Amino acid sequence: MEKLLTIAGSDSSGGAGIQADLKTFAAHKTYGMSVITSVTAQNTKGVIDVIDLPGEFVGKQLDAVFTDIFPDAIKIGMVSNEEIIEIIAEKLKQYNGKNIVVDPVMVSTSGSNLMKSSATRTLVQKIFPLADIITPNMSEASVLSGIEVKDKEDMEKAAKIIGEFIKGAVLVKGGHLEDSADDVLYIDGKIHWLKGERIDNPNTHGTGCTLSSAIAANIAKGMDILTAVEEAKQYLWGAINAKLDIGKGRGPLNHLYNI
Ligand SMILES: Nc1ncnc2c1ncn2[C@@H]1O[C@H](COP(=O)(O)OP(=O)(O)O)[C@@H](O)[C@H]1O
Ligand SMILES: Cc1ncc(COP(=O)(O)OP(=O)(O)O)c(N)n1
Repeated sequence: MEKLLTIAGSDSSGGAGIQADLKTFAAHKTYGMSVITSVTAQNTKGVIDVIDLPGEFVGKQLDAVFTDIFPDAIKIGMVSNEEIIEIIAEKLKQYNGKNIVVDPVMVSTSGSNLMKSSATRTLVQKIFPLADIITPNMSEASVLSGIEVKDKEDMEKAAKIIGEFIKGAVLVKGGHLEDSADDVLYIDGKIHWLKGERIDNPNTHGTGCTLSSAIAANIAKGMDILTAVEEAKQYLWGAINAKLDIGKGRGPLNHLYNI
């Protein structure tokens, strides 16, 4: 069985973060492990508070995992500050972590900051060089590319700009487009549009976390990056389309729809 590691924040409502990642790993019939970076008090209506774990303790969790069960692929999600980012980079290099998918989580859809803006530079300098693929949404792509990303043309431009300064692939996600859910992948100097039929469902909490974890699970199974992203997008589409309706706000996905 493939072994997967998520390095991310905890979402008490179970819809995003570590919880979404572990559910996605299980739905892909892989073995999931977790290194928690921050704990959020969060529900379907928003983020109430956040506590970041000390960097040293994040490091100890990484030591515990890597000295026992070596992961076949790693997903990195919420990394709130420079100290946490630096220790993750150091440990991934020390243990030679491979097949790394980075979801550069900055702000939750409900509008809360999940990463200090001062940490963006450290993320780009220390973690991006280790990534096989990064998966920004449109607003994250704006921050990373320096251009405003508001439509598909901008998504493609941003993917190319970011792709010029990182060695891995770039997937700019179009979940916040109005009339489609198309994503664009820039890999090896080529653009691939991944078409997505937009589902009329307000319950999309954790879509970004789910997609990046599904990509990591597929890479661990030996798929190339383009196939891993295509398959992950299909899995995510099914989980949104199963229309679970839990909570008083923007509810979570149904990870059990094809089990
Ligand atoms: N209503 C929807 N119908 C179909 N796919 C969606 C929908 N909303 C988001 N997606 C897909 O979910 C994934 C995550 O996208 P996005 O919401 O932009 O990321 P994030 O959660 O990081 O903001 C993308 O593949 C996007 O196309
Ligand atoms: C702990 C934690 N990590 C990440 C997110 C963001 O989740 P994501 O799937 O990117 O998107 P939204 O659910 O915010 O649309 C989070 N909320 N909490």
